[in-house]
Amino acid sequence: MSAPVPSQLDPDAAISVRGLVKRYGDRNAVDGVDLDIRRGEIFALLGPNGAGKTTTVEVLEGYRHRDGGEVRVLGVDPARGGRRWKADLGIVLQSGAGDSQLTCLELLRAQAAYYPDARDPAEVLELVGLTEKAGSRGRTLSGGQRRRLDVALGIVGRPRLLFLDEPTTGFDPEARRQFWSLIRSLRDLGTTMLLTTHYLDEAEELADRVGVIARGRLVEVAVPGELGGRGTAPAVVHWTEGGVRRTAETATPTAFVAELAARFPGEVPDLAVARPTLEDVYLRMIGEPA
Ligand SMILES: Nc1ncnc2c1ncn2[C@@H]1O[C@H](COP(=O)(O)OP(=O)(O)OP(=O)(O)O)[C@@H](O)[C@H]1O
Repeated sequence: MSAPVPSQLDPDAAISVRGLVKRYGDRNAVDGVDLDIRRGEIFALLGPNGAGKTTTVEVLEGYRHRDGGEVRVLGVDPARGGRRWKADLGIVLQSGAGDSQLTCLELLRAQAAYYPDARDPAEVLELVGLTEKAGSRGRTLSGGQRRRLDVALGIVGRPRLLFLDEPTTGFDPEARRQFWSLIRSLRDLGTTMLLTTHYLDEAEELADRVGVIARGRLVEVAVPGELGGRGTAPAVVHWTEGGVRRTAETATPTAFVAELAARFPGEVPDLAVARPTLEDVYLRMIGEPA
């Protein structure tokens, strides 16, 4: 399980949350979340539909009032964040500005004008791979190109903290990989990122740590390879022997495979060693009662 979160807010964290509660009617959509996100980290928030991810993120962005708990984002309570604080945030929402009559470059220039230290709009288009579309109107872009434009709009203000809500929905595999390398280059520039996604491979590729939220509660926070005890879970070894498919579970797969190898003259037929995937542990976690 994750290390316990200290009871005090962490003043050095990019995001620090203690006991966050948000109610809709008599239901707690967010039900006592404690969380610290370090500066420079990529953190992925995972959880099923309706778990409370968007509500949590909207409170952090200053778009929603909370009903309880303490929150600091870049050292400021989002309920009291002013213009200067907002200028340090970049936000890529689920539905973006793709329907605009303006061209991509015009949209970026208009957005850049709000920020004291904006990036060059042409450089941002280059960064997201939309240089060829600089003169195209938003509504003529494909779905994946619109998402890239959304990201471009989110980063043109040179944010210290970037929120990405399901950023690669609708991307083809190549566009997703290009997007992942864009996110890594933003991290190399020092940007902290909070990402929500339903793609577990995306979380595994990008995130330094993942948090799983279910029914408004944070179930666990861990590095992707260790979530749900993945790192120490028994491995399953498959191979074929005497024409029969064999399976064994073992805590010491290296020794097990070495023994197998000694029994066969050459390659062990159909050998495969598997550990639980992030998806395996995630599905188990969200199925558990809160
Ligand atoms: N404005 C609102 N009024 C009432 N209930 C709401 C409102 N917004 C969200 N909820 C409820 O709060 C709960 C959490 O919703 P939220 O949008 O935070 O989930 P999510 O984890 O982001 O889900 P998804 O993966 O579907 O985007 C859900 O039960 C939802 O129906």
